[in-house]
Amino acid sequence: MPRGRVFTNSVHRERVPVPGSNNCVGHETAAAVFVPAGVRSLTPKTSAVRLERTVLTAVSPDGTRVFGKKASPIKMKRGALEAFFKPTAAQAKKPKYEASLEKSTHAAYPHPIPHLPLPFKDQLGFVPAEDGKVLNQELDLDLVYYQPYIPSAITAGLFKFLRQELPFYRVQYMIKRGTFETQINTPRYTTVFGVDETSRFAPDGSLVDSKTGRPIEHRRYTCTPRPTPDCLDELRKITEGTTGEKFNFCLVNYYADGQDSISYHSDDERFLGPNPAVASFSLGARRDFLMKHKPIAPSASGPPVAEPKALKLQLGSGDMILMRGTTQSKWLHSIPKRAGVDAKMGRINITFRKVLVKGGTENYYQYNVGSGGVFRWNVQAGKMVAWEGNSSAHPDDEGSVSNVNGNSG
Ligand SMILES: O=C(O)CCC(=O)C(=O)O
Ligand SMILES: [Fe+2]
Repeated sequence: MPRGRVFTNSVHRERVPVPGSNNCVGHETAAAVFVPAGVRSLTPKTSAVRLERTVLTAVSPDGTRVFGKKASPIKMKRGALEAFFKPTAAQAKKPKYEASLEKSTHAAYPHPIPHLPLPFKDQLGFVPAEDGKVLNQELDLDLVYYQPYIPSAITAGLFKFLRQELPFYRVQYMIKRGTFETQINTPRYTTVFGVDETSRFAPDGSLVDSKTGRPIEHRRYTCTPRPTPDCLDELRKITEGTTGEKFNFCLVNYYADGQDSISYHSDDERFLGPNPAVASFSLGARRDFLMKHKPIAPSASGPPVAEPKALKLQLGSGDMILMRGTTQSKWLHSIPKRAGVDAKMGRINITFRKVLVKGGTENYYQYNVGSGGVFRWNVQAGKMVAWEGNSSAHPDDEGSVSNVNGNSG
């Protein structure tokens, strides 16, 4: 019998109702008391709730699931089981993932985008890999920190998969500084998918009005919104389930090395509504995520309020932070440039957000896709290269000024 062929290690997941899904009270009404799945609070009052239970199973050739150790129908010598599941030399040489043959397609995608490889999908059944810690000890801060959220077995593969399969852009745009127009070169690669609450994608990829279900009028958008490809939509749905939040936009940043960055900003545009929740994933190189409170204006009536101390989270591959409450309206965050050992490694950041109105859709496409060419990861070159047929792409970001998804320069 060839080793590792007869039994496959697979996961079985018992589901219980997840807040925010159809079988439960909507998160709008339950928001005040909802605790995301697997959240551990640092403040004693908040209780921890684990909403999902995972059970490891082995599947025998006839398809029978074998639950847990005791139920095992096979007897093996000590160590044999581990050897059994160890990849053979031939298997070990295989790439970390095999791209799925199924792909997401859309008229506004420059190329089809493969679905997640099945082993990655299976592993996403185990999220969050660690309970989230609530960081709310500082004034106006409300953040859940999952360290990590994505199981470590797939973080490297998922990073490579997304870097290789997504279309990226290096957006340039002009801003007015006084009477001068300045060109801004976004100091990182970006891409975006989704549409605001006023519209939704029909199964054929066309846009229909959310309320009437009828095709939208031609002039609703000057940009061309595109649906979130299946590979990112899987993660979006799972994130909604564990956080109780709803998301309709996915923004992706690729920091090629330590020179790529995002300057201090907050994601509190009006089109996100008050107290927006933003779920933010890290894959690849560890980078510092700096946070500082916005300046506090002295009040004429009350005593002076001390500014809370700045924070530094060293975000590792697979980590997720859920920023919520007043975090965006009162705090700023950034990923500064860095030198050193890790500085040559790339990092992917994925954020999920909920955009309420069409102005948000226009803004996100303008500043994360723009009007330049597509970049794709080139395995031979080991870097992003302008994708065939795109002559307007420009790899230079030297001396650029950071932008904030375009909203605060
Ligand atoms: O890369 C990160 O972790 C942060 C990205 C970010 O703040 C943004 O895209 O708004
Ligand atoms: Fe941000």
